[in-house]
Amino acid sequence: MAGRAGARIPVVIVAGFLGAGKTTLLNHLLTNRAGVRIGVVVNDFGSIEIDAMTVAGQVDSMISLGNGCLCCAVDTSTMDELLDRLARPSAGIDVIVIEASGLAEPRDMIRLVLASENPRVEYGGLVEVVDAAEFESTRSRHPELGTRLSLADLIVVNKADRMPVEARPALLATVRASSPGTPVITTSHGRVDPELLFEPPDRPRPTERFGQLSFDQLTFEDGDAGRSGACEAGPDSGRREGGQHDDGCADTAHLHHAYETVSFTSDTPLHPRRLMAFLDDRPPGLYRMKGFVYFGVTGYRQKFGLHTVGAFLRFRRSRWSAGEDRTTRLVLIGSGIDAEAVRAALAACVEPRSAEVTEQDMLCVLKFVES
Ligand SMILES: Nc1nc2c(ncn2[C@@H]2O[C@H](COP(=O)(O)OP(=O)(O)OP(=O)(O)O)[C@@H](O)[C@H]2O)c(=O)[nH]1
Repeated sequence: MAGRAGARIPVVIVAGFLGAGKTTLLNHLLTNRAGVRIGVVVNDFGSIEIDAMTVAGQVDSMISLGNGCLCCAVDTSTMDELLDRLARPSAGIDVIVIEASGLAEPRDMIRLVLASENPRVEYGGLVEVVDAAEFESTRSRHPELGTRLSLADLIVVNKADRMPVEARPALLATVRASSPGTPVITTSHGRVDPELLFEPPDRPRPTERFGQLSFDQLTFEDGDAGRSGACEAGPDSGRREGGQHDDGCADTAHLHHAYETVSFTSDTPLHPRRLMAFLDDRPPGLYRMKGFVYFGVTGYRQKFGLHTVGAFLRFRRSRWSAGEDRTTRLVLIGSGIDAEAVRAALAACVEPRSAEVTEQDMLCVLKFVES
């Protein structure tokens, strides 16, 4: 390994509920890595690998796993294969970061890494990203999020900019009470100091970075006795679009059992007003939406990244890569969403006569474009 002969490559897991800011944090690490070579495993819940597309291009080595949560769609031998690929000496990787899907169970992810037989890697800790603006309402729906925090080695309370300053102490107290003793940092846009997660290549790494959990602790802690280890399924198993969870995972406590995904693609541009009408009146149960939109309007033919998390909505304008298809690709994640109705509603946003759509029609979108 570069600069640290004989040292093992830490495998850091970045987890956090849907839309908390994991990809944003990962991109921040990738652009501020100060010479550290990062290998990445990206895990998308939907069948279109939006996160992988967002991260690609900045990373030294990436493996993308879509259509299901890594915690169940991958077994220990598949995880070993992934780690073998990223940790091979010729790749010269210093640290491996696994970005879990927003519905993956961190406990099972940690187990998978701890069970690895690859002598070149070691578990490097769990970073749990919390959405400051959505945490309380998400926790009221999913009280088990507190348990997730208790497994973390570092908690990043992200989106501080979306929370009134006076509300922060109460949130931080709740977070700290869920995981006594765990370092908590507050940030916006995932801007954490990379050295909190891994050492620069020329600095020796402390042997025990965090007070990490052992495999046995993970198996038997928190009333978990009786569970037989990581929930395993074949590597080709995944989620069925718009339907029940179907990855062979029998553990109904997993959050992803309660969620479905719907994917939508269109090579024909979308009408800005119609899409905004859809977004203003989102279907019941829809929590997260992400992807890219092509409006095809003169002056606005760029790629519009779209993110919704709860009530939050943002577009980000960027260039299409050379040769990239001008295609709208969206993934919608929610609980109890009517897949057919959602697809029909999005299909109704398609506008083949985009030449007739004007700049005026774009104004409703431009209000939500990140500057
Ligand atoms: N205002 C604000 N927006 C943020 C911040 N961090 C992330 N976002 C936005 O929140 C949205 C979701 O961020 P992502 O990084 O994609 O979240 P994620 O956790 O990777 O999402 P999933 O993989 O779908 O679970 C994007 O629009 C981000 O630009 C922040 O600190 N403040």
